Amino acid sequence: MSTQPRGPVDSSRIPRYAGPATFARLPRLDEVGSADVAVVGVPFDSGVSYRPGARFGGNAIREASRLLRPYNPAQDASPFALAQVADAGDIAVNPFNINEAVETVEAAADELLGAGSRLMTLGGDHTIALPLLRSVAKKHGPVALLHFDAHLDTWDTYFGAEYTHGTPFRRAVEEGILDTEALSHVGTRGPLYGKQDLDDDAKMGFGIVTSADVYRRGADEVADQLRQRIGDRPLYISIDIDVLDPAHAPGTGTPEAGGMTSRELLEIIRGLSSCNLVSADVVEVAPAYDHAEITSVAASHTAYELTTIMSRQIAAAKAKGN
Ligand SMILES: N=C(N)NCCCC(=O)O
Ligand SMILES: [Zn+2]
Ligand SMILES: [Zn+2]
Repeated sequence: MSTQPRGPVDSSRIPRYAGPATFARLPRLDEVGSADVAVVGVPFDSGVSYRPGARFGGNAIREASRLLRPYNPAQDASPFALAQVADAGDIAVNPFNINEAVETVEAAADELLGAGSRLMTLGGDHTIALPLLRSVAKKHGPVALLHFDAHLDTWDTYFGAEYTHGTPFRRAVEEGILDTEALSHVGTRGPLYGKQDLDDDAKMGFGIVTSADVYRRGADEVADQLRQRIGDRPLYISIDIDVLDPAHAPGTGTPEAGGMTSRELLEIIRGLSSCNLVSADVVEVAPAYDHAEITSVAASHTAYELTTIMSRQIAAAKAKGN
C-alpha cells in the first residue's frame, strides 16, 4: 500500500453525481486495505418510538456527501490527505431482532477498531450508539461522551424493551463504559415524561446545555465550556440529527421545535477540534421526511467536520511518531 492516502474521486474530472455513492466519494475500505478512519453505515431502525425510516439514513448521507470538497477551510485541513479515510460499507443487521442487531454492531465495530481505525458511523437510529460505545470502551476504557440531541436518551425502557433509541445512554452508564466525570447533552429541549427524567439523568452524571443555552450563550462559549469538561480524555461524540431545529433537519423520526441551527452545530464541533476524538456517530436521519436533502446535507457536513478532527489528530500523532 502506498504511504499517501487515497483520496476522493476528482469531481473536476468525473461529475460528482456519477457513479455509486461512497461517503465524500472516498474509496471503499476493500480498495485500500486499511483505514485510519472508517466511515460505516448501520441501516437499522427497529428501535424507534415514532416515525421509522432511519435505516435509509446512511445511504442518504452518502448521496448528499457527493458535494463535499477536499479542503476544509473552517479547520484549515484537507482531511482525506492527512489520513486514509475510507467507506467501510454497511453493517448488515437483523431488523427483526434488536438484541441480535446490537450484538452484530458491537462485533463489527470491534473488528474495525481492532484493525486500527477510528469510526465515523452513519445511522440508523440511536439504539446503535450503545454497541458502538461498548466497542470503543473495550479499546480505550470508559470514554467521555458528548451527546448532541433534542432528547436525553437516558430513559429506562419502552414497552419493556431495554434496547431502544430512547435508552442507549442509560444502558451505557449502567455498564460502566462511560467516564461519568465528562458526560454532556447538548441541544436538549422539548417535553419530557416528568421532572424525574431530569433528576435521573443528573444522577447518572450528565450535564445539560439546552438548545436555548446555545442560543443565549453562543457556540464559542459553549464549546469552551465543553472542552474544559472533556480535557484530554478519550472522547466519543454522538450526534442525533434531531438536535437541529425541524427547519434545519425535517428528515428525522422524533422532531422537536426550538432546535439549534446547522451553523451552531458545525461551529460547536469545530470548537472541539483539539479534543481527543476516538470515534463518532451521526444518527436518526430519516430521508422519507426530508425535503431537498436538507437533513442529509446537514448530516454530511457534520460527519465531514468530525472526520476532519480525527484526521488532523491522526496526522499529528503520526508526525510525533506514535
Ligand atoms: N433518540 C431519539 N431520536 N428519540 C428518542 C425519543 C424517545 C421517545 O419517544 O420518548
Ligand atoms: Zn433525538
Ligand atoms: Zn437520540
